Amino acid sequence: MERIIEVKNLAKVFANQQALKSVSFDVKKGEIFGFLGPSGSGKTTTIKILTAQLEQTDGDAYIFGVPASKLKESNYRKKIGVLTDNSSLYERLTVYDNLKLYCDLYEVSYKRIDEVLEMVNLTDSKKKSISKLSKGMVQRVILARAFLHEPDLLFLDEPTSALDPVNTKHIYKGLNRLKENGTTIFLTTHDMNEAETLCDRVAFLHEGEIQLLDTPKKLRTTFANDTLTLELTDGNKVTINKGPDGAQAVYDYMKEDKIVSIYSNEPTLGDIFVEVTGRKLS
Ligand SMILES: Nc1ncnc2c1ncn2[C@@H]1O[C@H](COP(=O)(O)OP(=O)(O)OP(=O)(O)O)[C@@H](O)[C@H]1O
Repeated sequence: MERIIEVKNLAKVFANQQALKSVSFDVKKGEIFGFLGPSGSGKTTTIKILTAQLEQTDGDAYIFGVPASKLKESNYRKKIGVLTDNSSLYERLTVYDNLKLYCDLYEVSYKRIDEVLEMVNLTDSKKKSISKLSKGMVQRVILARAFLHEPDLLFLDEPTSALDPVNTKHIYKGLNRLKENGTTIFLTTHDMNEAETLCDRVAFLHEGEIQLLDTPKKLRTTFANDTLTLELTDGNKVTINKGPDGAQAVYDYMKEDKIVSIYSNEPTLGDIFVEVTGRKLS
């Protein structure tokens, strides 16, 4: 499968701070790849290197098979979209006019504006000026701008951090639609539900190093413990081991009609992160 991002032994040292130690991973075409880590673990630094806003101290980063630093050239710029915390908009212009400027810059038809506004649930606010929008609405305009030109590769640094659950869900749909149309998405998040819902694979970053990298499902099964919990009609919960003895116990409770629900004790990605790094994500 075609690799859109290839990172090998990437390191970044700021004046007296080692932000990235030796980070290696690939992102395949059409994937939604989640880069997860607590505050200060190096997520934004990685995105900045991959989008040519920063230079690495050591190691290699290739995008579309060329060094990331080449993304400054205009033919590559059109192939990527970036949402970071320093993305800004023209405060006095309307939502629509901000996006129109981008259409001009990227030679995109104005018809695309209505499509992206629908994807971020802002159709009704297109005539409002940016200065009149809430923080979450501004984030959605910046998001719309990042994929206005239908980039092959989209970088999203915490895309839903300021959004309510309804808009977050709406954005997930939009991102999945982009993925279906072939866009590769690299996103950073603290939000484990976001990672589970959206990402094909996730990497856990901790103190500038990747600790784990796999599909959410594979990580959950690798770290699963072999127990089930039964919630009983008397309000108690019992944990039983899987296997023949456990099956007999479930059967016995069922025979007496005592079970309200049964669930498997698979860990969440957040649980796994804590187990591997000893640190919480937020
Ligand atoms: N320009 C800079 N100069 C010096 N140190 C920096 C600079 N940018 C980042 N750092 C340091 O590098 C480390 C990684 O920062 P980075 O912003 O990549 O983390 P992050 O995982 O994106 O965090 P957050 O989730 O809070 O955005 C931090 O210790 C940070 O203080």
